[in-house]
Amino acid sequence: MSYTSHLPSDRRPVVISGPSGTGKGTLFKLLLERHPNTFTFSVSHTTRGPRPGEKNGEDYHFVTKEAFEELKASGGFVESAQFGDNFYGTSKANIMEKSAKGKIVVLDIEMEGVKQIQASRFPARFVFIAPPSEEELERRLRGRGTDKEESILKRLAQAKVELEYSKKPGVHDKIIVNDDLETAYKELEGFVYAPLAEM
Ligand SMILES: Nc1ncnc2c1ncn2[C@@H]1O[C@H](COP(=O)(O)OP(=O)(O)OP(=O)(O)O)[C@@H](O)[C@H]1O
Repeated sequence: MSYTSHLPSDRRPVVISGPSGTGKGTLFKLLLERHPNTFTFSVSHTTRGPRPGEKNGEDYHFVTKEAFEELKASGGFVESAQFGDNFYGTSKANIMEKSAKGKIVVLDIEMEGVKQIQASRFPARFVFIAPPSEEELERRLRGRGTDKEESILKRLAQAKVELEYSKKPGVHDKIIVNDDLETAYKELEGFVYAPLAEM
């Protein structure tokens, strides 16, 4: 069946999570590239300053700490987290606005964020991308060439925690093992386009 002839009947945002290096970004990019009129990504808020070349509203919504705290206190984030001195969050309004324009919002969220979204009962579908094995995950992290040894070891330790959490029944609507990329992509596409009656 061709997925270009109809739109997904389930319009809820799709939350993609999984250990670092498992291929979330790769799969997520493919989905957006192949269906640019159907899906869009959510742009996070952050209190960190923009890096050279980053555009406000495209890479992030860059805000002050005060503005961030105000939005958080008013329940404006579906999830938020602090990394180092900086705060990051996904705004509800941002998701609603993009959904209102007819797009399905895809979010790349780490495990703690997934827990927050689930606790808030924000309507979403949850997909977990698992590596074929811990050895292959390590190979991908090293192969990517973006992380220092210390960071790779931290990511591998965190991966164990996330894989354990993913086994908890009911946490994810779909678990996809990203072994062969195209096979995993087809599974993701099949899931997001599945008729409501099949879920
Ligand atoms: N099915 C696959 N087979 C082999 N390599 C893959 C596959 N999927 C992704 N990769 C490669 O694995 C590396 C990690 O992928 P990616 O950066 O998409 O992971 P991620 O889960 O988004 O990580 P992070 O959470 O750190 O952003 C990349 O170099 C990517 O090209």
